[in-house]
Amino acid sequence: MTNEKNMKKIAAEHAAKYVQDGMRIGLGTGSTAYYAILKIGEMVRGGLNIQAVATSEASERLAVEQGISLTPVQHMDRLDLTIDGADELDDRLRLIKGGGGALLREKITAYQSDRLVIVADEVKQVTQLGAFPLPVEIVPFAYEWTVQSLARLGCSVQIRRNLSEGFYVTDNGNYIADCKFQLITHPEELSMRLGSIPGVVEHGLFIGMADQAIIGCQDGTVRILHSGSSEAKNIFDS
Ligand SMILES: O=C[C@H](O)[C@H](O)[C@H](O)COP(=O)(O)O
Repeated sequence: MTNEKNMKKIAAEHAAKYVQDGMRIGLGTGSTAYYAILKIGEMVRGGLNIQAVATSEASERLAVEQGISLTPVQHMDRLDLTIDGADELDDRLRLIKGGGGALLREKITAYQSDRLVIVADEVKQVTQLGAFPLPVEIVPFAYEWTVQSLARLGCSVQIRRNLSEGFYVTDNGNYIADCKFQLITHPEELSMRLGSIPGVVEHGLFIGMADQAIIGCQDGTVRILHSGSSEAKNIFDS
């Protein structure tokens, strides 16, 4: 039986195999993307030449520690590949992201990438999104009003707090509203409604963005899902 950490690791290390010399790479955020950054760091120290951008300050620090030099975004056009985690994903590769508070930079990076590969453990794969509270990044000004607007969509809302009980502040100086819906039956419609609320900077529904998901399974295999295909295969990674 593979534990959660190892499921994340096998998924992330499988994804790192897609990274090739000369590529422009987006580095994701979170405990699964962490393993991809470690693996890519190892490849860079072994001579791989890439240009990279990170989706959070935490991933920036990790990348630098690993010997991956980062390129300022203004010096990069499109990215070839971004490898990132997710909090939930369904069979159509619709995602909830932002559990680690990095959704805004992640979405900007994913949008600029030719290919977005999601890495996750199998617990994250669900038939319907919504058990995980949807993170929404909101501006601090009049956040109470924005919370009211979010709640009118039929969810209960909590402003995320940090360990010292103050409000958690994102890398962009904003707050995160965690929105608990019973289940998200129409993610596309919800995405549009969230986007139309003033005060919402960005939300954690990623729809039509992921090209592939690599899922680490308890039996030690990885399951690979492709966008637009209902077929999945489990393979032993070597
Ligand atoms: O804001 C954080 C990101 O969206 C993460 O990629 C997501 O929360 C998954 O993180 P983890 O791999 O730690 O479960």
